[in-house]
Order: sequence, then structure tokens, then C-alpha cells
Amino acid sequence: MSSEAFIKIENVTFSRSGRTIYENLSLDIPKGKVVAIMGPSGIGKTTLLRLIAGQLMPDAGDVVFNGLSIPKLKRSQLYEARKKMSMLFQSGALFTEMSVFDNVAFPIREHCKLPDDIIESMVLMKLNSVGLRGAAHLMPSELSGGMARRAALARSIALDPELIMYDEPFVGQDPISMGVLLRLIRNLNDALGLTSVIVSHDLAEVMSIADYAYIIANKTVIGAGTPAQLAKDDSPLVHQFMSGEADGPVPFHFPAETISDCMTKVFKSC
Ligand SMILES: Nc1ncnc2c1ncn2[C@@H]1O[C@H](COP(=O)(O)OP(=O)(O)OP(=O)(O)O)[C@@H](O)[C@H]1O
Repeated sequence: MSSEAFIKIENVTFSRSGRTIYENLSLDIPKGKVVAIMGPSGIGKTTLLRLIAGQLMPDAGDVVFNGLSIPKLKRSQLYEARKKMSMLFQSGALFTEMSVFDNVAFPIREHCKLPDDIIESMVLMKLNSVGLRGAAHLMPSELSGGMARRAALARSIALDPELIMYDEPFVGQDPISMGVLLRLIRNLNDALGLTSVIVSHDLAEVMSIADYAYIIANKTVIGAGTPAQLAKDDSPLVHQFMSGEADGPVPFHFPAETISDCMTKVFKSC
């Protein structure tokens, strides 16, 4: 990839509860781009976002964010690095007892000592960028699902992050809301000079705005490229994923003994 890497995942191995999730995983996230992370369910995509954010630490290898080795940072340095990152989960998780305005103001009030009029301008600017300036006074319960997701997006850019990580941002959205969110993610990335990482199962939609995508399976990267390159990739694993085939190199069945072995055991026990 030609652009400068903002995040470098270098030979990362990571296990959880005795199960290896990643083995020598390496990938680069270039600065200023929208990068999609895709792969079958349970493969470790959310885990990868948590490794980047330093919420989980690799067993081996390195996670480099903006030139800093995340596993080597002291607690205070990690706290500073995290201020440059924002993570948006599918739930959006607005504070239900606060207005939309106060939800967006919350991280600003927590992290910066600023006069109220400056905070008000900042919040209204963020809300304007997601089309919700007019909804500032509403409570989360008064928002549609799509509006709630946009309000959460406004909150996630409140502190002007350099990196924004989206975990399944389109789940439960109707096609219009999804289109709005897709355009917002792309436009905010470009207008604010962000780098965006999107974990999503909505292959066609996410491919429509991604500059680059990684497909993860079998504990590592099995395909990488621009959406156009991946569409033409004829390796069996990438093909199975891109065309949504139920069975292939990634098997439909969870590993199990054969049915005949299983039946033999049943008869023996009778
Ligand atoms: N707290 C935890 N403790 C132990 N194992 C966990 C924990 N959280 C997740 N895992 C396991 O780690 C693996 C990767 O989970 P992860 O949520 O990263 O997958 P994913 O690719 O994001 O899945 P999905 O697409 O279904 O959201 C899964 O097998 C999961 O069971």
C-alpha cells in the first residue's frame, strides 16, 4: 500500500481462553483512508479493534498506532493515545437520561475545561455535521434508530479524534438510514482528515465507501486490496467470502466427530 501507515499490526498472535484468535497477523491501515475489516462471524474482528485501542494486548507481535507501540505504552501514555481514537459500537449507547446536546457535550466537558458558549458552538457544529442540529434538545427515546446512530457519531467526533473505529455501524438500519450513515462516514473521514476502520458484515455497502479492505479468516489475513481488486480475486477463500457461499474452504460445520462415529457410540451405550 502506498500511503503512510497510521496503524501497523505486526505479526500479532493473540489467544483468549486457550483459543488462538490470531497467529502472526500483519496488516497496515493507511492514514486518511476508509478501511474495511471483514470476515466470518466470531473470527476476531472486534478483537482486532480492541487490540488497536489497547483494551487487549497481544501475546506476541506489535500494534503500532501513529508511531507508538501500544503494548509498550505506560498507562498515562495509553490514555493520551486513546484520546486520538474513537470507537463507535452498533448499540451507539447514548446516555438515555441526557438530551442529544448533553450526550455530545459529555466528552468535551469530561476532557476539556472550556466556557459554556464555546462548548455550545462545538456541540452544535458536530450535530450540524451529522444533520441533527435541530434535534439537539431531544432525548434519545425521541430519536429514530438512524438518528440515534448519527447522534452517537456526533459524540464520537466531539473530541476531534484522528482515528474512528466502527463496529457494525449499520446493524438494524433501513436502507435509507444506511445510505445516510455510509455517506456520513465517508464525508466525515474526508472533511475532518480522519482515518476510519469499519468492521461490518454488510459487504456491498461497506465496499461502496472503502478505499481498502482486509478479509480475515483462519487466524490471519486471507485477502486484501481495493474493493475492485478483491472482487476479481480468485483465491478460493476470498471468493467464498465475496460471493457469500455457505460452504467452501471455510466449512459450514463446526468441527465434530463423524455422524457414524457418533451413532456407534450411541448404540454401544444402549
Ligand atoms: N471476553 C471474552 N472471553 C473469551 N473469549 C472471547 C471474549 N470475547 C470474545 N471472545 C472470543 O473471541 C473470538 C473473537 O470474537 P470477536 O467478537 O472479536 O469476533 P468477531 O469477528 O467480531 O465476531 P462477530 O462478527 O460475530 O461480531 C470469538 O470466538 C469469541 O468467542
